[in-house]
Amino acid sequence: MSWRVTVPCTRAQGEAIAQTEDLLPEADNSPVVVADEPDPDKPDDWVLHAYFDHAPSEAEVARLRELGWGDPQVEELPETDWVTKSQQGLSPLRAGRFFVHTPMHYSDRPETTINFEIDAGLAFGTGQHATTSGCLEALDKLERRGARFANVADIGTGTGLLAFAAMALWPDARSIATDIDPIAVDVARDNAAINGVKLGHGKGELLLAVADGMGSPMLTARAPFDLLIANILAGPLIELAADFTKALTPDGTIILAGLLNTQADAVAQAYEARGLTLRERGHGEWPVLVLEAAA
Ligand SMILES: C[S@@+](CC[C@H](N)C(=O)[O-])C[C@H]1O[C@@H](n2cnc3c(N)ncnc32)[C@H](O)[C@@H]1O
Repeated sequence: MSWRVTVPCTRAQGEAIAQTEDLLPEADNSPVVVADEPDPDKPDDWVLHAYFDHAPSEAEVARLRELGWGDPQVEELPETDWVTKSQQGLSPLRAGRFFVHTPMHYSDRPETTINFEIDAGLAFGTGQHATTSGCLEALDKLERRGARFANVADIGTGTGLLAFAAMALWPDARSIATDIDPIAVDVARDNAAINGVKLGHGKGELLLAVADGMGSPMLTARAPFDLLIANILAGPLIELAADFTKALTPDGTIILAGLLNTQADAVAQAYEARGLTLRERGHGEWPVLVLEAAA
């Protein structure tokens, strides 16, 4: 669940907001604050949007009011926000060696790529979002550098795409993909069937389960993982740092996404504090982090 607070501000206030790292340091879990120019014909009328993973307190709303000039508007964002995003721009996507397309573009599949047909349904992960494509690229890069994985977990799998991609690169691995949302797990199961991904417990097979973070006996039984992928959100990734780190082999790799550039340092630090080494930090608005347990 997430909340958005919108406050009108001037261009000068908006520019100052864009340059400040942590605008609400006293907040429980810092919101993501972005400043926008909603109408190019009114270049001085900006708004700031603060995205919270908890209902903002009166003090937090009051602090945001001080950053702009008007009354803050607080909204609870619909649960389906990920879905809306997942349905945007459904042209095929190329990331690393992967080509991801919807059923409409089956005939566009190149012969030289690893192809997946993804029907997002009500789940997130057509590859269109920078977090998903960034994770696909990170997987591709790891394999090209010679990384080998035998036990993979994809936490917050959405359509299942990242688990399928890892299975294509490391076909002998045992894999598990989980999501907190049972609908996403159903969608991932359908996509597994569409893409010929075998379900099961063995090598080259995928286990699907509903789970919140590492909170499933199926995950516990499978750990430790030598590759863990989680494209969730910065807040949960920080909260799950201890559980994820414990679930890694001593030389395990973890790919994290769903965090904004402004949140990347905080997420990386949560894992570095538990002994992981940051190997890669992507660029852009939604960077992907690759961390390793080995020093
Ligand atoms: C940004 S989507 C990523 C989907 C897919 N892995 C991809 O990269 O396109 C995040 C997914 O994580 C799931 N999720 C959010 N919090 C979770 C949690 N605590 N445990 C497991 N899954 C979670 C959501 O239901 C959603 O399907």
